[in-house]
Amino acid sequence: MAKSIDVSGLNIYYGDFLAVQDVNVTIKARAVTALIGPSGCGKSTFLRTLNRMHEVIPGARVEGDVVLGSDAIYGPNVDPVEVRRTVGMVFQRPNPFPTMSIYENVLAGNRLNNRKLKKADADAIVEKALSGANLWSEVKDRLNKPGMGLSGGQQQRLCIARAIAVEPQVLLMDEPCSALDPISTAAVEDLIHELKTDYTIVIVTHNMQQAARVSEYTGFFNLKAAGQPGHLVEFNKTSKMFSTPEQESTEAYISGRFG
Ligand SMILES: Nc1ncnc2c1ncn2[C@@H]1O[C@H](COP(=O)(O)OP(=O)(O)OP(=O)(O)O)[C@@H](O)[C@H]1O
Repeated sequence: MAKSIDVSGLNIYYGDFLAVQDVNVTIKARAVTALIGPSGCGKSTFLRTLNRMHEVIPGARVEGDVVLGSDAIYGPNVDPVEVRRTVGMVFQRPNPFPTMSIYENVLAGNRLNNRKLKKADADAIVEKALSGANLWSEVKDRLNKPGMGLSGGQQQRLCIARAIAVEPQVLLMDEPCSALDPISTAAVEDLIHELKTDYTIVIVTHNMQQAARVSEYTGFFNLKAAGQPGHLVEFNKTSKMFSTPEQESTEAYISGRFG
């Protein structure tokens, strides 16, 4: 079931460096939230704190709270591996496992969780995930061929299929279309549109038109000055952000006056 995410008082560090300061925001369930802002303002860093991927970097840590539904993901006794299963992630470059078939790529996460998956169950998961990722009809006759043999856009949809095969509650996407051509981008955007009925989706994008097309909510991150931490300047409905933003710097960024 899709869940909302409540972030409060979140400070994000790399060692002593405070990269992002004091984020307070509620990300709605079953909606697409876009994160925009100039390079280096901490969008990807913030995204990675939502599934505890940030802390895999040595010295990286957070202060503050991230609550998924009613569960504090940084609470004591929380298993980060379980958090990452619940909150899936898709990266900038499609990254299918190079030695695996399309079929095995989809199942990679499920195999980690359950080594003794029955063939019929595995088949059903693969078909459902690939159908959910709008890829089934294109690959159903070559499931045992390498995932790397697909086009870039198909590979990215395969990665989305792999992410949804474990039935997460949230999908994080870090510039998922930046390595794709316009047609593949449109296919992935259509998919994002469909997935939001089942998932909470947070997408980092540099493409303002994309943010406007795919999201219901938008957060604008910025730096006060070079070397200062990034912060969330404004969070609002996308329609408002792109028509009548509350902050001057949001307006300046959206209208292309900086960044
Ligand atoms: N592994 C790391 N170690 C140390 N500092 C890092 C690391 N990754 C990012 N940073 C720093 O954290 C800050 C935020 O970087 P981040 O990549 O989150 O920004 P971004 O808004 O996603 O940028 P871009 O749009 O260019 O991808 C930057 O100052 C960056 O140099």
